[in-house]
Formats: sequence, structure tokens, C-alpha cells
Amino acid sequence: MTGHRTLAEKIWQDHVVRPLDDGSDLLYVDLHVLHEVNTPRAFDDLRAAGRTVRRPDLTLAVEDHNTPTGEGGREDLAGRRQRDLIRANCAGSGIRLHRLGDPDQGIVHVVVPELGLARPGMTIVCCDSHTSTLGALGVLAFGIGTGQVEHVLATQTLPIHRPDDLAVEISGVLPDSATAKDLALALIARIGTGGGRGSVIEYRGEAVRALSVEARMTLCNMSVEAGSRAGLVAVDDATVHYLRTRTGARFTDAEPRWREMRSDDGARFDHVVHLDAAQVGPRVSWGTNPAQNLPLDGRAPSRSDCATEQEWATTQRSLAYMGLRPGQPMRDVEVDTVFVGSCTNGRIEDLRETASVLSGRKVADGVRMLIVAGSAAVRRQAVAEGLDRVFSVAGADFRPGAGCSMCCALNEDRLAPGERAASTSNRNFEGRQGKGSRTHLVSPRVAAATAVTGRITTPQDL
Ligand SMILES: CC(C)[C@H](C(=O)O)[C@@H](O)C(=O)O
Ligand code: SF4
Repeated sequence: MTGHRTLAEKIWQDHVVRPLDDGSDLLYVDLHVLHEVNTPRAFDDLRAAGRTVRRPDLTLAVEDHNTPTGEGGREDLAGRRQRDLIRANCAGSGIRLHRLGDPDQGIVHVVVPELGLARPGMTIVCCDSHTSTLGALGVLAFGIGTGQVEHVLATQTLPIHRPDDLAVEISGVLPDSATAKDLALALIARIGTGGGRGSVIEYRGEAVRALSVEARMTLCNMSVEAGSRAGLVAVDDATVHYLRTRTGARFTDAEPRWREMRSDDGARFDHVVHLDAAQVGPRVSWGTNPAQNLPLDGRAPSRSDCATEQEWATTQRSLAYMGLRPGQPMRDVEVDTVFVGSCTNGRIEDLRETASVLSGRKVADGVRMLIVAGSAAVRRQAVAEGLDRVFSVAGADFRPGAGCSMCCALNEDRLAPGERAASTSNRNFEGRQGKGSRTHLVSPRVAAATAVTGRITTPQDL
């Protein structure tokens, strides 16, 4: 099919097995990824239906959410059950599983690109919303629910309606003080947690081109916090270079095809949002959803910042949960814990940025700093580069394990009720990092600077 197509449309059309009566399409899935949460019931239902996994060779599983990251760490009872189930289910179906202790274990969205398994033009689905991360490689990748997991296990296809195309055009040059995380937060603050609902975001423009592939993953990762299904970035030299380092010479023939994975000039998007990167600086969340964030030199909102009584009521609820005063300068907010990690910011470049700020400095007294590599491979790389030394000299706890850790509190890494963290993860919902926990979403650089002073800080402040 020709014409002026968007990138999402190209990948979609390449994968339609057949249109369905209700207006959706039956889409072919190139790779199906699983983790231990949300999959046990899918396997139970599959067995109950008397079916088997159709393409174990196109299915991959990892252990990440429940995995302990400390020395001799243990899962809790629920975590152990889920771990045992994914092991039994994968063994019983011939599915490759990267379990705790395996050299390729880690957070699913970090491991898949690392292993060269996410390549331009593919469709990848996983039982996890942040599958959107892989869009940075020109892959149409999105999260699915347990029922859909069963369908994909059984058929390697998925009935689904095609989402709208939303172009996020990011012009200008991102200031040195800001990162892809800040871009993502600025976008979500602007369009809201529902601003991307029903759509796939394609990130475009010179500011996106200027980002490394890993930084593009950070941006695509947070697409779901704006309500989008997926994020996408067109393939360019940086993408091809990244893939070469991951796949060697294995896919040389595919390179011309990879390079077609961009929207045609003149392709029409259903919605367009413009953002000027030059206006984006370091940001921090003040509230209990990712859209409630502002420039770090700002103040927590007060009545005059709210357009309506209803907005003020919502704002007051978030402020109360977060233990902040209206109008409180964000730089005055003190934290107990700093967490660097997650599928948003747990890759090697994130650890390098963290180390560059921590180098020659100390974590403030009374502050606990947890650094958790997104994968075992990221951790090995960090050690090879000597980042582990920087972390330990600074007094940070660079965990021996890899996984979701304190992003989601489904393991032993948790905040106590009322505790406050600066965190490089992607969600600041009530209780996200432990019951009664308070989360401020920030970039790795801001996290590191905050660890040094014990209050929300940018590296430029040090
Ligand atoms: C546990 C999983 C289903 C969930 C997700 O879908 O994103 C988790 O990874 C999260 O980040 O909240
Ligand atoms: S690191 Fe956090 S956001 Fe990413 S998959 Fe794990 S729990 Fe979800």
C-alpha cells in the first residue's frame, strides 16, 4: 500500500492478518513478552481452554517486578508464588525465561532492546503498560491485559482497534540542564494524563533527533502516563547504530527496510501538539499523578494557580497526601530517599549521569540513596566503567540485583508510610512506592543532586 502514511500506519498495515467485523483488525504479533505479574491467569485460562502456546519461539519471559535486588534478598510470599508460576508455565510451554540470577535478567523493557530483540517495523506486545518504551526503535509496542495475553499465547495475534496518530513535534534545542525525562514531564503537564488517550504518539522534530536512543526510550516510556497506548520515534542513523551494537552483523540485510520506518512526508496525523524544547528545564512532580509536575524552581500550586474550585479541591487533596503547603518552593522539599532506576531511567546512560553528579560528592547524612540497574547487563557495564566505585564512595547503595525495585514496591524495596522519595521512575500515584509513600518524579541528574543536599536540587545548584 502506498500514499503518505504515518509510521504507526505502516507498521500496522504490515501486520493486519484480516479486518474484523467490529471495525478492529486482527494484528500479527512478532514478539510476545511476559513477566511474572499478570500472566498466571492467562496460562490457567489457556490450559482450561485446552490450548497450547502457538509460538514459544516468538515468546520471551523475564522475572523483574518481584525480584529482590539486595544481597540474599527474598521475595515475599505472593512474589514467590508468581515466580514459581512463571517458571512452571515457561518450562511447560518451551518459553525462554530470564530468571533471577540469569545474566540477561532485568526489567523487561530494558532487556528486550538490549538483546537486540526489538527491531524497526516489528509489533511487540507485553502484559505491561510501559512496553511503549520500545517505540524508540521504531517498533509498534504496547501493553495488553491478561485476557489478551491468553489470546496472543494461543494464536500469536491480537484483535485490536487502530489507535489515532498523535504527532508531538518538539522543536528547538533542549538546554544542557534538562533531559528526556524533563521533556516527558513537560509534555504530560501540558496535555494531561488523558491527553494522549486512544492514540499512538510519534515524537518528532529536531529535539527528538538530537536525543540518544536510550533517551528516546525514556520519552517513549512515559507516553502511557499521558494516556497513550504507545510512543514511536522514526528510524535514523542513531537507531541503526544502536541496533548494530546490539545485533552485530546479523541483520545487515534488513537495514534498508529499517530506514523506511518513518512517517512519509505529508502523512496526516489526527492530532498535533507542539513543544519548544528550549523552554524545558529540570522538572519535578509535586502531586499524585505524573501530570502534576512543574519546573523545579517553581512552587507547589496555590488557589491562584487553579482555574476552578474543582481543580483547587483536587490540588488540595494531592498537596495534603504529599504533605506540601500551597506555594511551598519545591527546592525546600526535603526527602528521605532517592531512587535511581526503573524502565524509565535504569539504563547505562542514566547511571552515567548519576555518577557524573555524585563524583567527588557525598550523599547527605540521613538520606538513603538506592541505585538499581535496569538489567544485569547494565549493572555489569556500570562496574566495567567504574561507576560502582563512584556510587560506593558517595555512600549510595548500588544494589547487586536488577529489576523494578522501588518503582512499584512489589518487592522488598519500599518506602515506609509518610516517607518521601525523589525517584527516577514514572508514576507518583498514592502508595506507589509503598503504603503512604510520597514520590517526586525527577531525572537521574536531579535525583543525584537531591541525594547530595537532601532536598530537591539540580546539579547547577551544587
Ligand atoms: C505490573 C504491571 C502490570 C504494571 C504495568 O502495566 O505498568 C507495572 O509495570 C507498573 O509500572 O505499574
Ligand atoms: S520499572 Fe516500574 S514502570 Fe517499569 S515495568 Fe517495572 S514496575 Fe512497571
